[in-house]
Amino acid sequence: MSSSLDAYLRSALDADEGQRQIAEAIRHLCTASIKVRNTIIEGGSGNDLGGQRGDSNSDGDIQKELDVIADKAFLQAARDSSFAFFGSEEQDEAVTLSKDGLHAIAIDPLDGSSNISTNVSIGTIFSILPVTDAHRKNPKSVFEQKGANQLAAGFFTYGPQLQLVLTVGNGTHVFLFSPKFGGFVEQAASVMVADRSREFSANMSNYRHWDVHIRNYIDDCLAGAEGPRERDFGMRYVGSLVADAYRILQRGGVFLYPGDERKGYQKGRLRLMYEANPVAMLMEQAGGAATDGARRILDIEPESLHVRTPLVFGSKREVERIGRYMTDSDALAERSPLFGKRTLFRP
Ligand SMILES: O=P(O)(O)OC[C@H]1O[C@](O)(COP(=O)(O)O)[C@@H](O)[C@@H]1O
Ligand SMILES: [Mg+2]
Ligand SMILES: [Mg+2]
Repeated sequence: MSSSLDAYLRSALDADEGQRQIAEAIRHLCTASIKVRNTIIEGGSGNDLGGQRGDSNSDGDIQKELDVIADKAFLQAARDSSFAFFGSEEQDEAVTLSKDGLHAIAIDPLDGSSNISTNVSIGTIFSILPVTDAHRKNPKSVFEQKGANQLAAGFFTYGPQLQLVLTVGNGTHVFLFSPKFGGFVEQAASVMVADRSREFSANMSNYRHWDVHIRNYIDDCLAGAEGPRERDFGMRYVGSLVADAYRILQRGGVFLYPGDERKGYQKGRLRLMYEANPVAMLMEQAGGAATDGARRILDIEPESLHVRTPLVFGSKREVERIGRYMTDSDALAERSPLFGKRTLFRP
């Protein structure tokens, strides 16, 4: 029998009261994830989980029924965990909870909303940050700290299996929900991202909106064995960040969601605090890398809870290679002058 998540938390997070609170918080998040999973399995008991509600979230996206159900479930978990602040994709402002809480949580309660009604893997992504007295005096500043400060990060995937991919700063670990056992058991200790990449993951329908650097990179992958990369590449894109990230943890590859020229997409689509930062920490802890094309994601100083960032992550060598494409000034001259004007990928 594999060891339980509970046993892992007891051994990994027992140095002080702060760590024990993080362990307790992860247990509460797991309880919420099981509720969300059960709701999905039951199909919402008559409610259309992928159906649109009238409201829109912080980003202007129309909320789906399951976005709201998940937000409520994880807010309750955050209350039960004595978090000081709860910053959610689904709420404009962070919610203040326990005044003595030592930690804050930034969360995407339901990732992959566009896939809800298609029975494709979706998930929940979270990031746990420290709270200082300075943050208590100026609560907004708690979600203006860089991702390098994260104490723990992870995501749940609601797919064929309910999985938790977790880091508390000592590797990236995968836990599987076992209904028979009634909890999460370890599936893989210390996952490592393969160093070589044969797959890329991007929404190719945006190709025409990308700048020349990104197009050059993709063109070189598409050229396959006959092109400069001298090998064939596959393409996989689920459109749920959790699923794309987990595949890359399992078999390497690279994910790209660059900024592009569409209105509102100059910094891409993904949110720094509750999508890019936790995924970046998981990747780095697994030997991979995550950047915005130029800068390490975890070093970015966010202006606020809901900021977006271009995102590249996965196999380290491939992420570094994309960084070189991004700074290749010769590429601009080679292509149409139209694309020489600006580099939209870079903030
Ligand atoms: O549909 P697009 O533009 O390819 O965007 C897909 C991305 O958007 C997301 O669905 C955004 O997350 P939300 O569903 O939480 O808004 C990611 O999971 C995914 O990587
Ligand atoms: Mg998301
Ligand atoms: Mg979401």
